[in-house]
Amino acid sequence: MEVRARAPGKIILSGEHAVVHGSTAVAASINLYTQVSLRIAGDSESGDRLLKLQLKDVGLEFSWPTGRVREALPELSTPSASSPTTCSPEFMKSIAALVEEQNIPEANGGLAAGVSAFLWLYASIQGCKPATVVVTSDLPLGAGLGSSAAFCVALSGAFLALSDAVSWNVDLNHPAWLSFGENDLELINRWAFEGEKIIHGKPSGVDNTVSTFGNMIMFKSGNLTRIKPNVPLRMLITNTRVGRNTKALVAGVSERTLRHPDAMTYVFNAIDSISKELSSIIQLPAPSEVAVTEKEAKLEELMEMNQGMLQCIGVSHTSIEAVLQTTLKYKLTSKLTGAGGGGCVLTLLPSLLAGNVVDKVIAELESCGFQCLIAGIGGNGVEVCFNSRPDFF
Ligand SMILES: Nc1ncnc2c1ncn2[C@@H]1O[C@H](COP(=O)(O)OP(=O)(O)OP(=O)(O)O)[C@@H](O)[C@H]1O
Ligand SMILES: C[C@@](O)(CCO)CC(=O)[O-]
Ligand SMILES: [Mg+2]
Repeated sequence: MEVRARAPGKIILSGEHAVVHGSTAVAASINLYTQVSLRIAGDSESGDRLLKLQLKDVGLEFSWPTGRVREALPELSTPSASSPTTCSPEFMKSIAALVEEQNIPEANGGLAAGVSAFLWLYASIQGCKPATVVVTSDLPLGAGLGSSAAFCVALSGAFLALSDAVSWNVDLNHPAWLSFGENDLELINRWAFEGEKIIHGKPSGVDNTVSTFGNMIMFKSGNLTRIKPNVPLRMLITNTRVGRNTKALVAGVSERTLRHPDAMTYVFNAIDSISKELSSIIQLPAPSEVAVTEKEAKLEELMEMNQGMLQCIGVSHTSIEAVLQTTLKYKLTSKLTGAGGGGCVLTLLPSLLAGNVVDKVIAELESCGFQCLIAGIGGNGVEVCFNSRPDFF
């Protein structure tokens, strides 16, 4: 039995970090995906009874005898695919032992958390069956574009697609990406959130939610509101290539909040207002070109204000400031996206901006060693394909 799942990365237009503390965030999926292929060995197949994980983006492969997984996690021999559960500290200890046995290279420090999330999701949803899981991604890892959420959503999507918790009443031989039903998406999202908890510590859930459901969303305290944009949003994404770790940045903001609770509450409230205003501007009907230009000017101002708040809570970085300064030379507005501390920066490209200005700003940013891309915004969320024709992908 074999299936592939893909889940998109995301940009946060407004509200990162504050969303962890109950403020509103606005986020959209982008057309860069993490793909997971899952092949479960049939009972009749001979050979090693192994659970294999190939992480193509980092060129690493791990495997565990399924007996070893069962011995470490005996309670999960009977999986509970339809009831997402949090990995308890006791389970985390057993998983840490399974991960340690794999001797992950020091240079791939953050990877252990991703491998732990994989083990938790696989054993909880599929139990201890022998299988091969292959992960590939278009997303830069640990750069603010939601690679951890896309990883957890694609894993959950693939594992659930071949579980009893999801039933299919479509032609599975159809060579196309298939969408899940609404209830299945809810289930994938809840499992992916459990995976994100292992990677992030204290995620708000915005990243897994936008990766699961796609399009553009407003997210506050675990609740999602779908947004239908009426502005043709075009964003330049600049990867500063400065590595960072979302877990550490989120923890840093929580520590600052403990030290300065009153001041930080004002900042989180201001960000909440910025996100709400941003989402209402994006959704206003667009009768004329002038109205679009006016809306873009307002969006730029809100992005600038949000970036100021993000600097205030301690998650900007000299590399981010360098991108801001460079784009400002071309009268363009930018803000960090995702957890900050390096990673990616968004620059609004207004609809009347001349193509040669875009080329010039990209050339200047790339001459500083940054990497630029323009991704499609607001596509589908998680999808699966059961057709294994190699030419389809
Ligand atoms: N394709 C992948 N292969 C293996 N591990 C991955 C992959 N994608 C994500 N991960 C895991 O997610 C971690 C990066 O997550 P992190 O939350 O720090 O960054 P991000 O999700 O890219 O950015 P942000 O949370 O700001 O959007 C990696 O260290 C790894 O554990
Ligand atoms: C920094 C953060 O707000 C967004 C990371 O993309 C963390 C979260 O919401 O879980
Ligand atoms: Mg992440």
